[in-house]
Amino acid sequence: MSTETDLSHIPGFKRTMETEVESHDGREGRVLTFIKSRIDGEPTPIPVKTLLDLMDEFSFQEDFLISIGDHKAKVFTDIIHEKKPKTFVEFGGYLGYSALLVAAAIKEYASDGHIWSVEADKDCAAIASELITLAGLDHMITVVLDKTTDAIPKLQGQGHFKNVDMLFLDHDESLYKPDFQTCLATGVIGTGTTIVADNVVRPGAPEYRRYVRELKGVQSKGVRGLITPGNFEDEFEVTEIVNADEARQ
Ligand SMILES: C[S@@+](CC[C@H](N)C(=O)[O-])C[C@H]1O[C@@H](n2cnc3c(N)ncnc32)[C@H](O)[C@@H]1O
Repeated sequence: MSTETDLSHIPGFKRTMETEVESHDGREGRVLTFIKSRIDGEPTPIPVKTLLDLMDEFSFQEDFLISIGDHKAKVFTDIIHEKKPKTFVEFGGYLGYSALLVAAAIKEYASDGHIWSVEADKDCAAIASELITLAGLDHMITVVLDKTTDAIPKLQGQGHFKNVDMLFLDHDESLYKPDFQTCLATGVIGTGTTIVADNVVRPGAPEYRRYVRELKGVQSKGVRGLITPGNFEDEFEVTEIVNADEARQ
């Protein structure tokens, strides 16, 4: 990311700008150590808000995290409250930030809601699982350690992914379009599904955005959300499938 913003007050982000490495370099293990040191002695389950606040604090003070962060979390929570999904699938789980956020929001209106969080990196998946256990949400969130291309047919074959209420794309922008197309063709998503794609402006997913905006049978729009820390402009692309048969033609 290039920016003119003064980053001196955000040590975590400044470091990431200097090294140009933003994840998968050992910081993920340090987040877990940081969180554990701060909740030491606290009774479990640990409130989701406490865990997310600690991840945000780490991202601000220590090392930037590629989780959705606090501003997008508020925007995303509003989307969840509006759409009220019960079955939620995310591609790109990282450390469980978005999965925990969504689980806490769904719990408010559906005791039988479920989140499937697909994550390709084993260390990230293990840390996410540990945080989910600390939050007492194992019954609501299943972390799937796999690449999306392998996970989609596997879970669809097991009957878990069928016309899901919401799909969150937050893995590799170059896979947004092919993974969307596979999900549409196989019935993982269908009429009534909302697809939320992160980072469509920064780093950007122009091909995906053009594709969903031109597709028949869907309605799609950008929703502003800032990358924090740093307050960099970005958007979610929020896409509703109104008529899956039309979209499949
Ligand atoms: C931006 S992070 C996800 C952040 C997470 N949704 C959150 O807000 O807490 C992207 C994650 O996608 C994972 N990833 C990248 N390519 C993937 C793939 N093909 N299948 C599954 N996960 C993938 C990366 O390992 C990384 O943890």
